[in-house]
Amino acid sequence: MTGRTLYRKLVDSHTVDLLDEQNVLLFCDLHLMNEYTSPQAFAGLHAQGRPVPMPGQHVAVVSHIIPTHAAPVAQRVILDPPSALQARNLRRNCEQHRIALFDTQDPLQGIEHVVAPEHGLILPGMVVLCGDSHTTTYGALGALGFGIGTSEVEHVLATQTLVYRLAGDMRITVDGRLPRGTGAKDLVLAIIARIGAQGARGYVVEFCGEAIDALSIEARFTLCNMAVEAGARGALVAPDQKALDYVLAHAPDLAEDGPWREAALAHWATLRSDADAVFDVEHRFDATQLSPFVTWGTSPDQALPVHAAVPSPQDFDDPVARSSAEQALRYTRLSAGAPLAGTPVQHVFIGSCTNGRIEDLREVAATVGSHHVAPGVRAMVVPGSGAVRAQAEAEGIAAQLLAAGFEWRQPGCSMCLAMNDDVLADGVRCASTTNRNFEGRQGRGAITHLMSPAMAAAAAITGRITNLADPLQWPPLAPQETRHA
Ligand SMILES: CC(C)[C@H](C(=O)O)[C@@H](O)C(=O)O
Ligand code: SF4
Repeated sequence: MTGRTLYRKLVDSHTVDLLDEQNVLLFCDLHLMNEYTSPQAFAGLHAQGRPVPMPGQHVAVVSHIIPTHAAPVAQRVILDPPSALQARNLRRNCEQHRIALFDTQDPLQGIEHVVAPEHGLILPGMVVLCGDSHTTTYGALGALGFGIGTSEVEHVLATQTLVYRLAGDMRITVDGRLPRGTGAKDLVLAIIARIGAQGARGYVVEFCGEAIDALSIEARFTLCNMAVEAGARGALVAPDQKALDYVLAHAPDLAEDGPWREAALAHWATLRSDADAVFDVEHRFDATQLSPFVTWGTSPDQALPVHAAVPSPQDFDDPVARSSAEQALRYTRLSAGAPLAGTPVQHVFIGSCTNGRIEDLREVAATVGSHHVAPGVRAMVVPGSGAVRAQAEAEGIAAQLLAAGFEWRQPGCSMCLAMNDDVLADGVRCASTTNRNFEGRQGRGAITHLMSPAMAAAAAITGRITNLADPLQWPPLAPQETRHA
């Protein structure tokens, strides 16, 4: 028998029943819910009078519709009636079925994918499901996470299982170390730009190689979070000592020595692809050649190094890519051949389940230093969770960013998808640390440029997309200074 991939090990250990060659009944260790994709699932359950047999394996978080104004969460009220109804429904459903909920006014509330690992809910080897595509995030801890549809949410609530079609195995090896000034966001944008927005469709991607080993767990969250933007059905990094340290620091039950902990550690040590495991598809990247990346279009794969020029549709041989580039440039109002760096922005958004964690905010603070947000720019920081917010306040990051002219908000999805009242106006261009730059994502007609926290911070200071490695662009000059090239 040939060796198994980590992905296959995770599937095998959760297979309750083999349905046919392609489908298994998969056990779900943890099901996360939000207010947006759960209401119909509960309605379906109630219509059939079915209970939730394992309520302890489900956790709900109000994430998407929550207002993120600066006022304390204890005073937080959802004014939009349909959104308020969604939050009320979630509360009622959770109470009825005894499901834990991070509610609207909970100081630990935030984005589901930021909140769950913080509380030690994600452990290596788990299968984690959620009615949300960015559930791939948990691969950073060696857990198989992926998004499910509303009817599947109902199935998981009722049976704790999912009818699951098997994915293929893809391995992406990233050799070498990331150059200074680049990080997981640049890497994942570069990977998606190379393999395409559908490049991993049908596959679970295992990331490995020297560059991945060197990433922190929070950086791995960023990487696995965005794997879904290449179409991946899951993303994994084999858990190493860093992952174990993270989990032991966050999971209170495991903090003390004991047989449970010993058994868990012994199991986690087996969570790696066997040396002779065969992958259906392999990609290799050289980290040492990476530059800071930024998107120019309306799909996450329309991204280039920040020192590049806006492409021309003629650059694309494939007719589909050419016409989507044409459409994208019309929407983003960029001219082919113009340098990407220097493009003026009116808004900066720092947050989301991709880049709303404490390390991201530290990166922002380090970039901002003693500089100030450029006149005419509105810059918002929305921490990924209440815990991230409190930590950033304790470290002085909040005070520094407030003094620099940033808005310091309460946690939530906010302007990542503009489902609350954080919506951009038509034509406003935004430097954003989020994961999707689709048309209208941050507001009708609003233009999104995806980038790292450091680059978004620099854009806030200069009012332009900025190449931090170019001494003519960064650091910014004080008004009385002149620059000699
Ligand atoms: C609202 C939810 C279903 C959606 C997702 O699945 O990802 C959202 O979180 C997003 O980022 O677009
Ligand atoms: S932060 Fe953005 S990507 Fe993440 S769950 Fe919320 S809306 Fe989706």
